[in-house]
Amino acid sequence: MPANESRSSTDRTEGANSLHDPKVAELLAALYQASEQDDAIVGRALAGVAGRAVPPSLTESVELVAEALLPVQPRVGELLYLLVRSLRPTHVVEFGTSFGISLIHLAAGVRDNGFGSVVGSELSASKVVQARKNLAAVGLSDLVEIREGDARETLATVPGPIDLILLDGWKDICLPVLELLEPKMHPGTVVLADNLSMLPPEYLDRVRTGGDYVSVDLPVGEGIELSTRITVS
Ligand SMILES: C[S@@+](CC[C@H](N)C(=O)[O-])C[C@H]1O[C@@H](n2cnc3c(N)ncnc32)[C@H](O)[C@@H]1O
Repeated sequence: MPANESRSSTDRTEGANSLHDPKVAELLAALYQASEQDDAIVGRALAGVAGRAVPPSLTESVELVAEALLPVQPRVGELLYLLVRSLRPTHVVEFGTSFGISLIHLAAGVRDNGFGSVVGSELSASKVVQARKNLAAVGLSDLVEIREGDARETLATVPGPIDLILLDGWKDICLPVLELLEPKMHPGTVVLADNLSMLPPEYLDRVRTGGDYVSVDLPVGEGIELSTRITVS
């Protein structure tokens, strides 16, 4: 049998890894360099609201840090790419796109698989503009749709069945977004939630107990919870 006979004819290029494309690597390096200002931006935002009797609304909290990229750590980005290459998803969904760093990793995997698409979501209008610009700069726009607004609304109509989900928006909203997407999951849908220590106990209860998911914490980046759906909604 010819060496490539058992492989999918949709593979774009055998051995392709778009993360190694100089354009992609340079953009990611520049974005990660820009994210070095994040601590200062978040610090100023927190100082500005300290002592207020009423906490900022969701929209205000997003706008206060609209200049901060807050990206997944590089190793988490690589894990996202790895998962796309191994799971070969048709439908990928992301909660919390920011400037598009995680979305670039997901879309790069989809590009190299030769099929599939990604829906991102972002509440900050200025971040949506930046993310679209960044995806366009590396030629990945055609694989990605970024929905602007509150993900609890914008992701209600994503196409399914969903194969892979990244939850990386504000952590108190991860459980509502997970539940919103559950009807479109199938046994085997993989859910990755970033920033383990910030995830609310209710989220971890949902994926760790009750029998609908198999779930483990992984020491990648700042810690992630990696879950797989094992029941049908
Ligand atoms: C940690 S950042 C995401 C980083 C991104 N995944 C990356 O790796 O580049 C979280 C993002 O979620 C967005 N966000 C927070 N709440 C949201 C909501 N309800 N709907 C949509 N986006 C939201 C914030 O504006 C912020 O840009």
